[in-house]
Amino acid sequence: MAPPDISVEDLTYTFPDYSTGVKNISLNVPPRSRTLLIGANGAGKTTLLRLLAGKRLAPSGSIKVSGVDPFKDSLEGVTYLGLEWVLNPIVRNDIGVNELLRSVGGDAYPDRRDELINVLDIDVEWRMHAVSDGERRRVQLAMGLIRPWTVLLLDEITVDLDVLSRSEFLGWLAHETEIRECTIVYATHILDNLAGWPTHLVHMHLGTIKEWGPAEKFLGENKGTSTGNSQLGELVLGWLKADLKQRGPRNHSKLGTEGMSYLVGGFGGYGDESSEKK
Ligand SMILES: Nc1ncnc2c1ncn2[C@@H]1O[C@H](COP(=O)(O)OP(=O)(O)OP(=O)(O)O)[C@@H](O)[C@H]1O
Repeated sequence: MAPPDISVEDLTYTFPDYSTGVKNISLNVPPRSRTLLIGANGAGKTTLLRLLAGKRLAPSGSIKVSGVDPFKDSLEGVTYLGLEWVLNPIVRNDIGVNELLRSVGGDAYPDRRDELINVLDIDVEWRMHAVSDGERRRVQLAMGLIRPWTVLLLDEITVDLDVLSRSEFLGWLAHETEIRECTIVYATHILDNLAGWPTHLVHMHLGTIKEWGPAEKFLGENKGTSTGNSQLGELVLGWLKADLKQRGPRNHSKLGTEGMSYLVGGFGGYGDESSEKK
């Protein structure tokens, strides 16, 4: 089987209403890497992930996932978990966890099923109409990940998880790339507990890739006294501030520009000493 890499060559995608989704994107995601897609709202992360998943038609030859065109050829081993998957109404029915996991092939992969139940701290006695949002999300994650994917495309799907569950889950994903030939691309705004997780970073802005490469290229080995977590947060906050400045204010004719200064100036946040993990 071809190694689970992704190559994108001068990819441009325009929506049917002629607005630009992504523009002149080139990118190589190596096998066994864990790539974070970083960018402000509207930067093009979901559009790129959907193109990689073959859910939108990219110009012929511009994308290869494990050596094949994701739209034309069947994508064996590629799992895409995004909003439409999250909104699937079946997980709100009066149905049990075991039935749900069985419906997605859980019995064919009993070891992975049990591992995911354990990592995601799922109670198999739950009825899905009577669980919390985060509990429901954990079951959904188990459902989506039971089949052993080789390329996993994640569009922020951990928002409802509590800090510990998310940390355990991210650890499990990293472990997967260490023990078998698989690759992960993850678009997220939540940078907590991600120190050391990404092997590669991709910075998107207005449908383009501004920069990408191995995480250490951006984070350095040991910068000042920052912990890994705040280092990633500071880096991303810096990127997004610069992007906003470059883009300029919206609707300036209606609002004036003075109201934007607090946005590019910032409140401190990740850059603030006090926000660092001690
Ligand atoms: N169906 C669509 N038709 C037209 N334009 C769209 C469509 N979907 C997205 N866009 C536009 O494409 C751009 C990129 O959107 P996309 O959803 O990829 O951003 P994103 O980086 O995933 O943002 P977020 O962080 O908010 O999820 C946005 O400007 C958006 O308005």
